[in-house]
Amino acid sequence: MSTPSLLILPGDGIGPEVMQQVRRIIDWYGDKRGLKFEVSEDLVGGCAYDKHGTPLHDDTMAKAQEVDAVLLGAVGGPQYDTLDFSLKPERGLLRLRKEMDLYANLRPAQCFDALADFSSLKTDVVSGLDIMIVRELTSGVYFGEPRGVIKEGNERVGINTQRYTESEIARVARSAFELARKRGNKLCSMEKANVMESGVLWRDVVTEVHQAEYPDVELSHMYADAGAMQLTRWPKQFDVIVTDNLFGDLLSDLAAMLTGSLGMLPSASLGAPMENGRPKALYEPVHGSAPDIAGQGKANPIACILSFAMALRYSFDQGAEADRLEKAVEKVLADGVRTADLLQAEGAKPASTSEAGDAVLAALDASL
Ligand SMILES: NC(=O)c1ccc[n+]([C@@H]2O[C@H](COP(=O)([O-])OP(=O)(O)OC[C@H]3O[C@@H](n4cnc5c(N)ncnc54)[C@H](O)[C@@H]3O)[C@@H](O)[C@H]2O)c1
Ligand SMILES: CC(C)[C@H](C(=O)O)[C@@H](O)C(=O)O
Ligand SMILES: [Mg+2]
Repeated sequence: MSTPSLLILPGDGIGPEVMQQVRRIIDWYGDKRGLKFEVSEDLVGGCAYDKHGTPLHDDTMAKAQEVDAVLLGAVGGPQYDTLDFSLKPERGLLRLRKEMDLYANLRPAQCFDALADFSSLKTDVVSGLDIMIVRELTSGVYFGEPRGVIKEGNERVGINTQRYTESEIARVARSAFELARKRGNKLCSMEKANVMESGVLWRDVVTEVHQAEYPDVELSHMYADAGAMQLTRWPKQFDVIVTDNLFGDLLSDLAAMLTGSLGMLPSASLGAPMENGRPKALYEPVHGSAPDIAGQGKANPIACILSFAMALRYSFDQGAEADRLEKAVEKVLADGVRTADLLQAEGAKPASTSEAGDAVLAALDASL
């Protein structure tokens, strides 16, 4: 088999800082496990705009289509807030997701034992938590037409359109049912069918796919606002959640805090299986470029590291190595290594981004 290829897009703000730690881990796998990757690196987001005048150059887009997997840090930042909207760093990321057709965004929220008493919720509410949010990623209000800011009489009107086709709903529902079968066999679908026609269609299509193809999976439906409440009240009632693009964005940031920090949540964005049986894929932490801490060595690299673990599992058939990396992260946390976002006590000295990376590498060494 040829050497698997990885395109790394560190992006902006803390993106390059957390990705630096992942690069060390990729090197570790090459040196210590004989798992070599052909790694290339390119620009996306604000840094691509600074160099090329666009947040995603066509050449970068073409490279992303060719490689076995893309790893992305984060994009955006306040220095780009005055840009023409179509040039914003975030548009580069949305183009990547859309053109690669990465419709199923897996956002697992797992509470490591060592962090159970750190969460803002009670320990028994989060301890042992392991849920998976499947967010539809290439449609809905993020992409629906018409959109824009228009003039209506004397005032401006901002327009976005929530739009879903049956096939878009059905394919992400199948991804979620398949995952549910491999996990706790339970799926909860969230929308707002009480006020939105797209929500009514969402509920109908998920129900049809369930009856026709996955009757063995336990399916429930919930309005997304009630779902947000239930996620903070008793999150362990859920196994897999499937929801649309916007609700999934909100609910996954909420779920991040069940695990202790936004700096803990990884994600995998997957398309349909290709000829080689693997999906097109992009892996990225759920968090953004964190301008408030960028450049200070404070960022938690774990979300980005766990995103690479997801790449090992979903793109490279290396489930055992993904387990190894996740266990290394678990050990680091159990040993008390904490970046600033995982510390409450005044006076406790936080680990820097690179010290957290050192600790994960040491735990990987110890696993051999
Ligand atoms: N996938 C992405 O690239 C992505 C995701 C979300 C936001 N963004 C962009 O990032 C920029 C900043 O957005 P924001 O401030 O609303 O969200 P953010 O996720 O960047 O930060 C929110 C808060 O969480 C903290 N945080 C985030 N990641 C952290 C980490 N790894 N370690 C420690 N603390 C961390 C930040 O310091 C901040 O206080 C915006 O331009 C936004 O559009 C990009
Ligand atoms: C940066 C932005 C486009 C993105 C989104 O809204 O999807 C982010 O918030 C995320 O969660 O990945
Ligand atoms: Mg988000």
